[in-house]
Amino acid sequence: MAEQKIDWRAIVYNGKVDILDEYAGRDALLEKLTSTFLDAVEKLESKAARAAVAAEGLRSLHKHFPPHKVAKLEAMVRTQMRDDLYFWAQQVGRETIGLEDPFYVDMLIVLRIHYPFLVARESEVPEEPPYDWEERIRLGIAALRNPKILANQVSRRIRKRGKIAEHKIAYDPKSYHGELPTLARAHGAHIDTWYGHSFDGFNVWLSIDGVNTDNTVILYPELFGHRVDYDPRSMYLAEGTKIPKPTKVDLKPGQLLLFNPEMLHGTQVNISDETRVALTVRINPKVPRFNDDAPFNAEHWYASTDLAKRRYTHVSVFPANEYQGDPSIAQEAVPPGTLPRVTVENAESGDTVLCSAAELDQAGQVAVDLGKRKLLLVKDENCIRAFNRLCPHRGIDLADGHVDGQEAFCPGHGIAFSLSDGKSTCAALHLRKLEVIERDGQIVLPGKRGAAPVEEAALADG
Ligand SMILES: O=C(O)CCC(=O)C(=O)O
Ligand code: FES
Ligand SMILES: [Fe+2]
Repeated sequence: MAEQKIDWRAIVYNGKVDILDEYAGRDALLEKLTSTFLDAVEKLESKAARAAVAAEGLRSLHKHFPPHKVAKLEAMVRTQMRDDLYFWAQQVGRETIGLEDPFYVDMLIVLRIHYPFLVARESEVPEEPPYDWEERIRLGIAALRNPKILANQVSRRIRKRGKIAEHKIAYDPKSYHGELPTLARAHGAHIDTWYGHSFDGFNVWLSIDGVNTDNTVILYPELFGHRVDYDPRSMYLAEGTKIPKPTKVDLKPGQLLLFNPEMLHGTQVNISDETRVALTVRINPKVPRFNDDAPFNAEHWYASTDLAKRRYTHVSVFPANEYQGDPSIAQEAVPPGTLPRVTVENAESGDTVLCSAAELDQAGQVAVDLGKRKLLLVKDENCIRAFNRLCPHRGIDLADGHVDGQEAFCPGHGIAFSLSDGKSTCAALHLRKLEVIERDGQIVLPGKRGAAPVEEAALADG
């Protein structure tokens, strides 16, 4: 296996993003992951489903495997692969990234299967995966060896409860996910430390059967080192935080993406017609440190020296209140956006002036707030268009994302909407167009007796 040492400090401290074709243990890991997936598909569904997925790849899973069993499939593969993944993460840390002992591998492994949105949206209630006794027992044995684990379990519960009462923690999963079925959920743009992951680490993100720009992880490298404000209840960006064009990495099967998850990132809601199968492990080059005001903290880790000896019941614990940390680099404020914003007060039912034609001419795009209606006006050549600018996926305001002459990128989960017709790659997710006119140097929304009224976009989860 080719070894590839990388400049890990540039990833952790400068926000560099690396994509690796070769890394330690690659072929053995991918082979085992594929056969474990196929075995689980056969066990949970049928031999025929296995044969079909084997022939067409994991990206075809949604065609052959029912959505309500996906949570069980994820759990089964994770249980089967857990120790291989820990060991492999340690190999990557040592041989590929070039870290020195001791470095740490998070006990948390996330395996994610994302079905295409249109399939996921129709999915039934997921079958509950079995309770993970094996991990509990392992942690129990680890606690006998390291009594700090148990003491921390108890004290953490009390601590977090106290912080919820003090309003330091306001996370509400419902505000985050809305009513979308589990399989249709996607992570909004975020920084992992908001949730309680450690500072100064790597996200080791494996694209198991390839990802494309319509179902990948999305990154915002330009914002690395900036303080991004967020709403602690919904975990979405604070209103008015303008973010740049998302970087959507296209990854081949087996490619590995490395980035510091203190970089703003999120999930491109899967508007492709392929299943996306990815997994992440997290590595810290040194003792992990945390934001103790986060709703969860990933406090259980394996030391590289233990994993090298395959000692999976030796677990290190780093209580977030003792191991508090700071962002990897100094935080500058996010630069303000350039999209002009206009608020129209007292809009009446007749014709409404939205902005001056000169303003739209000059800027090319203007965001207009008209009471609850949020509009985006766009001018190209001699054509003026107006759209409802709340994203039809989860209602996020497109004015906070990148808008250029051709497209508006949702700051929620990355969908690119064409500004010629409001469409995206997904037939069910498009911006509603409104009719506006230019009259006497002003852009006017005709009232009831004029052109068609605003059609409110139906939210995908509403
Ligand atoms: O897999 C994704 O799309 C998002 C990944 C993510 O947020 C993470 O691994 O921290
Ligand atoms: S892509 Fe999800 S809210 Fe816009
Ligand atoms: Fe994340």
